[in-house]
Amino acid sequence: MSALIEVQGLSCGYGSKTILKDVTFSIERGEVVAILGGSGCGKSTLLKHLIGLYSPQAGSIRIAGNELVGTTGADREAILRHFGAMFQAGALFGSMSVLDNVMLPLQSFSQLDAHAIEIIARLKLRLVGLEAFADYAPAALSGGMQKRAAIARAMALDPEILFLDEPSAGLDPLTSAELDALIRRIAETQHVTCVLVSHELASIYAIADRAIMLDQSTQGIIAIDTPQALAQSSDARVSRFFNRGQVIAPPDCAASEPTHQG
Ligand SMILES: Nc1ncnc2c1ncn2[C@@H]1O[C@H](COP(=O)(O)OP(=O)(O)OP(=O)(O)O)[C@@H](O)[C@H]1O
Repeated sequence: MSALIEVQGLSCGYGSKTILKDVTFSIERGEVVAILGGSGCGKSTLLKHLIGLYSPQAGSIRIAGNELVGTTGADREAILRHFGAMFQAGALFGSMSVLDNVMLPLQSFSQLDAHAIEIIARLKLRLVGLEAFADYAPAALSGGMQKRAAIARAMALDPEILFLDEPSAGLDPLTSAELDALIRRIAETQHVTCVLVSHELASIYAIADRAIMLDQSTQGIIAIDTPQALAQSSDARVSRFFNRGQVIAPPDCAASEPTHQG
């Protein structure tokens, strides 16, 4: 069976500016995959292209075997219906209750009646532990609760793939760990494939089955593997990311580098 997400020869950027060149990878059904890399390397750019917000400069993105690039109209809508997304900037609508926020995608994209929509939205809030906060305004919730409500909204239409852009940004470590556990639980219990951008090592270890590491200077992927394997990588750029604060010299450079011990 083919992978759920197949990206081949993807080049993308903005206008004539290329951010990522000739990127190829695939993600299997049920995987949780983190996109990593230094600031400005193109993590969000990749995510936005995967969900069809922008058209790539070249290459192919196949979702469940269906080509997204260049597909328009009803065929494109059908592919996009596989997706749920939570973006950092894609905050909840402040003028609506938490429940109304979660009902919105169902009202916009399903044919269900109002009663069914409310039942489903409340179930999604229960999934993220917020059933008691349905009538609250988003601003009355903590940062972590707002993220959970945004995940409930992203899950409203039972997507096959959940895209999350830095879900734990701005959260304290404890709240961040709770959100990680929730994302992992949703992926497992709801059988959702998850693609997320993250900087946080603790989150990456807690959530990701595999990680894709991007690099600004090469404008592409420098490693794809389990987080545990990447942490042991002999590539200095990868091991530096996973062993922050300690500069790990790659084995072939170690002999020629001055040592600063003691
Ligand atoms: N809408 C846009 N128009 C033009 N350039 C953009 C746009 N969005 C991002 N860029 C540029 O693309 C490059 C990659 O940005 P992107 O946000 O994808 O990086 P990132 O790896 O997600 O960074 P960070 O970790 O800092 O969020 C940056 O140089 C950024 O300035």
